[in-house]
Amino acid sequence: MPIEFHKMHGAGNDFVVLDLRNQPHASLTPGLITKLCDRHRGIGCDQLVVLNAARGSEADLAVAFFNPDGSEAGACGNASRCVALFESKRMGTDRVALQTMAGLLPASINEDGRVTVDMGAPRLDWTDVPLAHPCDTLALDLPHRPAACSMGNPHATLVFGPEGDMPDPAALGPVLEHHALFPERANIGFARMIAPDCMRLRVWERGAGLTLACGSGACAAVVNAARQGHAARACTVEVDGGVLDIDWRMPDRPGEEGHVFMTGPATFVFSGVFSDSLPEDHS
Ligand SMILES: N[C@@H](CCC[C@H](N)C(=O)O)C(=O)O
Repeated sequence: MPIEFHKMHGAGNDFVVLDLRNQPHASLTPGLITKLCDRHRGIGCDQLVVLNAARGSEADLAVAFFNPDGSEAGACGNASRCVALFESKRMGTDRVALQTMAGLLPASINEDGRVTVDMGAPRLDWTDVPLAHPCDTLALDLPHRPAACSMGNPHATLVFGPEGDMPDPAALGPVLEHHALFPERANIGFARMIAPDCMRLRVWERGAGLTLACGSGACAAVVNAARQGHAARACTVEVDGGVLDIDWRMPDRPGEEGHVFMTGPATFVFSGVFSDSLPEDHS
């Protein structure tokens, strides 16, 4: 069965978007997901993004995110902006509500073309990240004492000052991604503070490796660096593929966490069609 796809990216974090609302029976196995994400033997992307009809009336559509290793992720910030842009163009509206595993994410298209997504409240308890055993998520017992939180997916962030050596994310990232402290693995951020309201960030993504940008990673990095006293709650995050503005708002009620708003670019690249039975790989 031919399936239409749309290639999009957000700050260089690239996606193959499949709108399956008219093809609810199309079956996506982890093997097919891995093939489609392959940059040499498939279309090539950091995440495969699947759109389905929303359950209930609160959201405009349901969105699922898959890594190139076939695993499903609860959240993907950059893809959320891309899907909001995709749906806003389709419907001729500038507000879209996404139903995701991380909850209902309201998004809006700004006058400058950038997209803002309310990524919800970070979850800071060790059970929510999740971690393997009780510990303070503010400073994990790991190299460089990262802080951890969940933005709907698990993140740990190593925060460094403006000067000095930093470990290579491509070397330490995979070791920490698979550390026994993270039973569901984790996305590992390496943040260099330039100023309290500006950081440089690289993220070793669970199931994907180093990408040019990680939206949920940028949200988590600002939350984690702010909790450790290194960053302001509103912080510009420079990633390899662009710039994301993160604003961790103050909570509406005492005892709650404020929501994290992420603003950044979303770009349509091209569309195409593939057959759901891609050729067998004999290499
Ligand atoms: N690129 C993403 C995050 C994608 C999912 C992540 N690799 C995971 O497994 O949690 C983003 O922009 O947030």
